[in-house]
Amino acid sequence: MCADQIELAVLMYRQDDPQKCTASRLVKFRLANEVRRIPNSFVVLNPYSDKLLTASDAMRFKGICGIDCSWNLASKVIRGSKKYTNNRKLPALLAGNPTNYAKLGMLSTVEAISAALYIMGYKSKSNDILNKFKWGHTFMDLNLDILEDYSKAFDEDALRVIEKEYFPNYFL
Ligand SMILES: C[S@@+](CC[C@H](N)C(=O)[O-])C[C@H]1O[C@@H](n2cnc3c(N)ncnc32)[C@H](O)[C@@H]1O
Repeated sequence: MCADQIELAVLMYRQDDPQKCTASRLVKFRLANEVRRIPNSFVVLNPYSDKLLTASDAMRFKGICGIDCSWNLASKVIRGSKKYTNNRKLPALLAGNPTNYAKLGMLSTVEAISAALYIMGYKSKSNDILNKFKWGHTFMDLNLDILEDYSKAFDEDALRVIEKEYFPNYFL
C-alpha cells in the first residue's frame, strides 16, 4: 500500500488544552487537514460504533477522519450524534499517551489515526505521524504485535477472535 494514497482529516471541537491537543499538532505539521464537514469517502473513527475497522476498509475509503473532542464529553458529542456516517471503532488497543497511559481503547486522536493507518496497511505513515510526539513511540511499543495481527484480519469476526486473545475482558 502506498503511503500517499490515503488522506487524513480531523474534525475539531477544541474542548481540550490546545497545547496538548494531538489533532492541532497534526494540522500544524500539515499531516492532516482540519475539516468542518467529513467527506463521504472517509472512514470516521468513532469509539462508540458497533462496527470495527478492518484491513478491508482500505479498499472502501480514501481517507481517515478523527473526531477531536474531550474524552469527558465524547459520549455526548459522538455517541449522542447521528450526523456521522462510515463509523468504525478500533479493535482493542492500549493508549500510550501520558493522559490515558495503558487505558484500553481511550486513544488520543493521533494514536487512533495511526492505528487505523497500520490496520489498513499504511504502516510507514502510521509511524510518521507518531514521530511528531515525544511519547509517540510508546504507542507502538505497547501495540505493535497486536496491530500486526489486526492488520492480517480481513473481517470483524477474525478481529474479534484476536481481540479476545489479547484482551479477554475488554468492553468500552
Ligand atoms: C475523544 S478524542 C480525544 C482527543 C485528545 N484530546 C487528543 O488531543 O488527542 C480522541 C478521538 O480519537 C478517535 N478514537 C480514540 N479511540 C478510539 C477507538 N477506540 N475507536 C475509534 N476511534 C477512536 C476518535 O475519533 C476520538 O474522538
